[in-house]
Amino acid sequence: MPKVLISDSLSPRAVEIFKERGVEVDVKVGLKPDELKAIIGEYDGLAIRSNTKVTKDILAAATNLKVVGRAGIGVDNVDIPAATARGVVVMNTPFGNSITTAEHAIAMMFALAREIPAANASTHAGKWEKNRFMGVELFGKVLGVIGCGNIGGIVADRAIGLKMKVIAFDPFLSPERATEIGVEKVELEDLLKRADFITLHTPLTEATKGVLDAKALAKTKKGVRIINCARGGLIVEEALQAAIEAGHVAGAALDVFAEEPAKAHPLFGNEKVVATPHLGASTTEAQENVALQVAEQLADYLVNGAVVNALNMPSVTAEEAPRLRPYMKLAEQLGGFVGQLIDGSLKGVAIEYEGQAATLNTKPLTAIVLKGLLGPLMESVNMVNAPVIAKERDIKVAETKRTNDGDYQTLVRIIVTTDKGTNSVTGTLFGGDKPRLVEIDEVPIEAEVTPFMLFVRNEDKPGFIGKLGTTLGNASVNIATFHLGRTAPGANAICLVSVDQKVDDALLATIRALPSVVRATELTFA
Ligand SMILES: NC(=O)C1=CN([C@@H]2O[C@H](COP(=O)(O)OP(=O)(O)OC[C@H]3O[C@@H](n4cnc5c(N)ncnc54)[C@H](O)[C@@H]3O)[C@@H](O)[C@H]2O)C=CC1
Ligand SMILES: O=C(O)C(=O)COP(=O)(O)O
Repeated sequence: MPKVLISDSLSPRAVEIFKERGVEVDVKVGLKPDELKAIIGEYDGLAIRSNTKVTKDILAAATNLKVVGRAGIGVDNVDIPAATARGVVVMNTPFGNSITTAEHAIAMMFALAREIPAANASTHAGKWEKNRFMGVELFGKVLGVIGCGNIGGIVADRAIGLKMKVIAFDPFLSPERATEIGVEKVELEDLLKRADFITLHTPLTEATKGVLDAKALAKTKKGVRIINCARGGLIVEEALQAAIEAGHVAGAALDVFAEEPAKAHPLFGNEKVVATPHLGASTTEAQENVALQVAEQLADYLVNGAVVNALNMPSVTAEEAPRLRPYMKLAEQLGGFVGQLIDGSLKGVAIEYEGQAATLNTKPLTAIVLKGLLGPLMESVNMVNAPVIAKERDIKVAETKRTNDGDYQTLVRIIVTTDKGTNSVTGTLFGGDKPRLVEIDEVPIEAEVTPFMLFVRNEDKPGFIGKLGTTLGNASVNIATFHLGRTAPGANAICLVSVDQKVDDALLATIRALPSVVRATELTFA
C-alpha cells in the first residue's frame, strides 16, 4: 500500500480521501528540515502547502518518493529540477484557491483605499478619529495587474465590476484573451506610469524576482498603492520601504514576504502598510478544494498511474492510465532494446506510432521510450528526467503518428540515429496487452522480451544455428526460446535467443568468433 506524508496543515478531507483510495497516510505538521529528512525515506508521496521546503537535500533522502503534491498553486518552495532529476513528479492544484486569493487581493485593495485596519484599531481603542481617516474611491481608478493569469484575471474581472479601468502587463497574455476579459494589455513601463493601484499576480521566477525594485517604483505615479498577494520576492522590500517613507507610495498591502514566516519586518508598525500572514488561500472553500484535489491527484498517481497537473511530466488521465499501461511496458522494452543495440553517440530518436497506438496520448509513451533508451547508457534515468536529459544532450526527439493498413493493428517503432548509423526496433501488443517485438533493424522477427537475451546478426548460411546452439550448450547456458529472421534467403539474418542466465564476456567472445557472425550483443532487461 503506498504511503503518503502530509507535512503542512491540510483540511481533514485529504486524510479521508487517501484512506478511501487505499493510501496509508501520516500527518506530521511543522517538522523541521532535519526531522523531515529523517523520515521522508518511508514515503511514496508528500502533500504540502507553502511551509514545507522540498529542497535538494530533502529529495536526496527521499529514496522512495514518487510524487510531491502542492495543495495550492505556487511551487517556489519545491526544487523542481532536483525533483525531476530524481524522477519525482511534482503536482499542484492550479485552480482550487484562485478565487479566494483574488478576493483577498480585492479585500486588500479596499483595506488600503479606506485605511480599514488602522481605522479599526483606532476605533477599538476608543479614539473615534473620524477626521483622521480620509480614503480614496476605487471608482474610475486605474488598476495595474502584473501577471494576468488565473488569479490576475479574476482580480481584473472583480475590479471591472467596481468600475475601475484595468491595465495588465503579462508577456504571455494574448490580445484575444485581454479583449475577452476586458483589460488593456500594456508594457510594464506604461503600467507603472498609469496605475493608481498595482497588484501582483505572477509566479516567483528568475524573471519576476524584484519586478518592483527601486527603479520600477521610481517610475510609478505619486500616491500609488501596491498590493502583493503573490510572492514576497516580487518586491524589493527595502525599496518599497524607502518609497513609502519618501511619501511616493501611499500604501502597500502585503500578504506575502520575502522571508516567511515574517515575524519581524522593517515595514511592520507602519500605518501605511496592511499586512496579513500569507492568508491569500485561507478560506474554508479554497482549503477544501485544494486538499480534496491534491489527495485525489496523489492517490490517482500512486494507485493508478494517472498524472494530473504535473509540472514536470505529461498528463495521463485516470481513464487513460489502464489503456496506456501495456503500451508503457512495450515502449520501455523497445527503448531498452534499441538502447542496448546502438553503438556511437546518440543524435536523434524518431518514434512512430501506428494504428491504435496513434490514437493514444503518446507524450508519456515517448517519455518512457526515452527512459528505456537512455537507461542502459547512463545512471538514474527515469520517465520524469529522461526528456530533460535528452534535451540537455541535444538528442532530437521526433514523434509521428499514422493510421496503419499493414499486418498489425497497433505498432510502435523506434528509430535511433547515432554518429555511427541507425538502428530500429518495432513492437506490437498481442491480445491487446502482451508486448512483442516484430522487427529489428527492418528484419521481421517475432519475439517476447525476456530478462536475458542474445542478439546475433549473421550471414544466412547453413549450419550456423546448430553451431550457435552447441556453443551455448557447451557453456551450460539453457536456451528458453530461439527466434530467427531474415529479409531474404541468403541475405542478412538475425537471431534473438532468450536464455536463462546472463551471457558472460568469454562466451560472447566465443560466439563472435563463430563463422558467419557479423555481430553478437548481450541484452538484459530488469
Ligand atoms: N497569497 C497566496 O496565498 C497565494 C499566492 N499565489 C501566487 O499567485 C501566483 C499566480 O497564480 P495564478 O494566477 O494561479 O498563476 P497563473 O500561472 O495562472 O498566472 C500567472 C501569470 O503570470 C504571468 N507571468 C509569468 N511571467 C511573467 C513576467 N515575467 N511578467 C509578467 N507576467 C508574467 C503568466 O503569463 C501568467 O499569466 C502563484 O504563482 C502563487 O505564487 C497563489 C495562490 C495563493
Ligand atoms: O497556493 C499558493 O500559491 C499559496 O501561496 C497558498 O499558500 P498556502 O497553501 O496558504 O501556504
